[in-house]
Amino acid sequence: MTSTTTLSLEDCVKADAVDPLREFRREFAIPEGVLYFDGNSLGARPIAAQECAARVIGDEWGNGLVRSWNEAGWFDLPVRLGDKLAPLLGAGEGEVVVTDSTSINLFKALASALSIAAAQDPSRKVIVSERDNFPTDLYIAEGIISLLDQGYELRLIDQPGDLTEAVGPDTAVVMLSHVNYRTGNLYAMTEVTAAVQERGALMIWDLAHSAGAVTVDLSGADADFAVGCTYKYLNGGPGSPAFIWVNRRHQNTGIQPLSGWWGHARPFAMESAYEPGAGIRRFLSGTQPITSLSLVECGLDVALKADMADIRSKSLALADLFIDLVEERCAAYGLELITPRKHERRGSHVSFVHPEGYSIMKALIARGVIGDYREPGVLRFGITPLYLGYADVWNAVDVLRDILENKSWDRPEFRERDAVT
Ligand SMILES: Cc1ncc(COP(=O)(O)O)c(C=O)c1O
Ligand SMILES: Nc1ccccc1C(=O)C[C@H](N)C(=O)O
Repeated sequence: MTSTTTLSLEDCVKADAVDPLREFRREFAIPEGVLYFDGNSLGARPIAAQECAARVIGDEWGNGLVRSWNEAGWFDLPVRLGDKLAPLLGAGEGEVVVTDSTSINLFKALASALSIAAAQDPSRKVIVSERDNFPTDLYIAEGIISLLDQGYELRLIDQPGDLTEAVGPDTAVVMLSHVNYRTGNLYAMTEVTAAVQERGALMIWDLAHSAGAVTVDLSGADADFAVGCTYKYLNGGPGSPAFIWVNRRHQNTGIQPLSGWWGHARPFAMESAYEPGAGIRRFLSGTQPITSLSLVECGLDVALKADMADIRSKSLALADLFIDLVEERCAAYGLELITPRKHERRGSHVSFVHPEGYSIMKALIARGVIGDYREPGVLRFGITPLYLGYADVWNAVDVLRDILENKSWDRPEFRERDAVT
């Protein structure tokens, strides 16, 4: 699609007809009348998930009972799924486990990274991150700082461009979201990792908004740790277990403070003292939610059938189209784009600020265009190339234009705040 001329719905229908990913939509259950632009919060359900849930609950749990830990491969599932996910992260076998939540994995990664940094140079006491990072990342860092009580401090940058200046001889670890949850800013992983490591610090990436959405090359960047979730672009289901990647050079060196029995060298020896297992298994803590974990495989199987390069180029094209259409058709209504336009700086969602953003998003949702709202004033639209097309983007912007033109967002029911936005 060209991105400058006046765009019609017909152009979009034509683009959909030649889209190499068009068949993937059939793999997802999306209700009639819904235009789903929130796969960056909760991915759509793979059709296969229902059958998988029936198998896990009916056969594996119902018939297999406790035997399924061995016979259905439950015990090895975090590692097996980690190996399956690895190619989407540019990672190798034995480097990823699917387990716990992103917050918990970040706790493990940050604690481990700090222990490694302290062994190299105990005078490094600063953790660098950004003020605009997803709040849980900053809260987890605060928690570790107070738990360790060794004089660590958090240094927050206000702009991506301020990063290199903020990382110095006092820095132990840099912890950033690869794609920013609000703006969609994308860091250059390889360059940033190199700059951080040159300054003697370790690099942790949060890939919550990257995995399955943008091309990621953890091995190529030679990062230190990474975490992320499976419920967004990997379509694992609400609250599905997250992942942690640990560079092989760190797997057997740092402290993993959530030293539960699943990370023990011999879990079923039932020894009274903890002895960490070798390799990535050390980053497991305790028993996993097997039903939820099993469903992660359905999303992975779909994602692995697609070419990540096709996903990325369609994501950029759909987002370009979204931005162009909003600028062309909604110019009079005060939406301000806060997502970088440059492809190399943009993840897979598009965000606009508007003083009435909350009410506008609720009005959109009432019309079946589902995005979400983030403070302050941000309307956020996730771009998921496996189940969104060009005509969907056109139709969504058409509804947005109509809501803005008719001020139909201006109703008391659209002002009422829900617990989850
Ligand atoms: C960058 C980022 N990190 C972490 C999280 C959340 O982590 P958790 O799944 O532990 O709630 C999110 C979204 O919820 C996120 O966008
Ligand atoms: N886990 C959730 C539970 C409920 C509602 C939203 C979320 C999200 O994932 C939000 C997302 N991380 C965000 O970037 O805003």
